[in-house]
Amino acid sequence: MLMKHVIMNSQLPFLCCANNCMLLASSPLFRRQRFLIRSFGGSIDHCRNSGSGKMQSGQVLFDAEDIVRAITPALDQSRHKGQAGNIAVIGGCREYTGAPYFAAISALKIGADLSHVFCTKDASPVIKSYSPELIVHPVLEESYNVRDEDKKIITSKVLAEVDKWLERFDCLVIGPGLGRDPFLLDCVSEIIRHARQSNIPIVVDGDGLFLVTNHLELVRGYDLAVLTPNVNEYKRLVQKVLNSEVNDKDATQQVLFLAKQIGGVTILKKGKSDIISDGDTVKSVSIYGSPRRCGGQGDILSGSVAVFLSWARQYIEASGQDSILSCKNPAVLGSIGGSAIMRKAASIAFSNKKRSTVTSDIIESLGKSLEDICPAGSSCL
Ligand SMILES: NC(=O)C1=CN([C@@H]2O[C@H](COP(=O)(O)OP(=O)(O)OC[C@H]3O[C@@H](n4cnc5c(N)ncnc54)[C@H](O)[C@@H]3O)[C@@H](O)[C@H]2O)[C@@H](O)CC1
Ligand SMILES: Nc1ncnc2c1ncn2[C@@H]1O[C@H](COP(=O)(O)OP(=O)(O)OP(=O)(O)O)[C@@H](O)[C@H]1O
Ligand SMILES: [Mg+2]
Repeated sequence: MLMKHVIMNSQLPFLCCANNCMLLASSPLFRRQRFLIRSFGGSIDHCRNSGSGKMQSGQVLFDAEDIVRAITPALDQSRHKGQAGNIAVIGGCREYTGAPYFAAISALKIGADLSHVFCTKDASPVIKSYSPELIVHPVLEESYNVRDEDKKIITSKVLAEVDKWLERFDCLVIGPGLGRDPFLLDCVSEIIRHARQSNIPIVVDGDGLFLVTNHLELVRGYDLAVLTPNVNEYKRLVQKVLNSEVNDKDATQQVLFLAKQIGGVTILKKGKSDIISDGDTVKSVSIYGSPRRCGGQGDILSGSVAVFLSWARQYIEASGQDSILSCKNPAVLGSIGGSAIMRKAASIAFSNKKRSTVTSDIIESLGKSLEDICPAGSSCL
């Protein structure tokens, strides 16, 4: 049976894992682990009131790994396929087939039950051939393949295909390897509108960010949206929304303000530390990652955030007022979890492969990354 999470006063007397392990905060092992995490840049969680920069009284500080432990579901024989997550990636075109694959396979490797890819017809056989694990839908179309007079009918066909599946998804990842074809992006705008209507969370990355930066109304005010910009994508977003330049000196305040300006979407600004804000709180994950900057790591992150967002949503629904986490926003919790697991996996892969580390090595390390924090073997079977 799953342990109840208990919090007394503003201290952290117990850490209760989803897998029933209970560690006394005072145990030397636990203190040592925390020390190691922090001395490697562990995670600094700033829970702030907007603007004030002060901690709210009675707030409990958790580090990223505590959050992962809290929201990761126990492996339980009573559960059925789909309960641990059904994720869909909208991306993949003539140029890019790696990015949607990386995002979708990462979701599975972390623990989602099902992972779909909705891509263009050209990209589909390629992505299918990478992995039999993925469910690949060749439904998107690019302009070069569509006559002007057919655009309306093709758009409604694409939407009908996606709508058939939409309600089953726990989260959509929009953008890895999507490309920037205007007709394709118009269809994806409609997919975002439909997802919003159905309250399905979205993680927007890569070319999805190109789309929403130019059409902010697609995500404005949607608190189940996470935007995961890299340096360039963030710069474009800041220029568009704040009409200013990136402020590296007070990066946390700028991310906070940016998220607020977009109506409380969650922003995960990727970098040396990942900065996460929903316009209300700011958190920073700086678990030691990898010095290798090979392409595709952001795609892993987007798949990872999608899974943890789904798990955080389930956790919050199930625990209600009993939640041990002071933060109740699944988009923020999912971003923290996704970032922590990705960075830890990058660090594991780098320690094995050094300079030859590539994205596939990091994907292979996702299992160990989560296992080190939340062992599957000790869950209630
Ligand atoms: N194997 C694949 O199929 C991959 C496809 N990708 C896709 O490629 C498309 C474009 O994404 P990009 O990330 O290239 O777009 P960006 O607009 O972020 O990058 C464009 C340019 O900026 C440079 N850049 C990137 N990060 C930087 C940094 N931290 N500081 C300074 N310059 C930086 C890059 O070298 C590149 O020349 C997206 O759809 C993305 O998902 C990438 O995810 C990488 C892997
Ligand atoms: N300087 C850094 N040190 C450590 N980790 C980093 C650094 N920069 C980025 N990361 C981590 O790498 C991951 C990907 O970030 P990155 O900025 O490379 O994304 P991206 O450019 O979108 O990647 P992609 O090539 O998949 O499009 C994030 O989880 C981020 O935390
Ligand atoms: Mg990217």
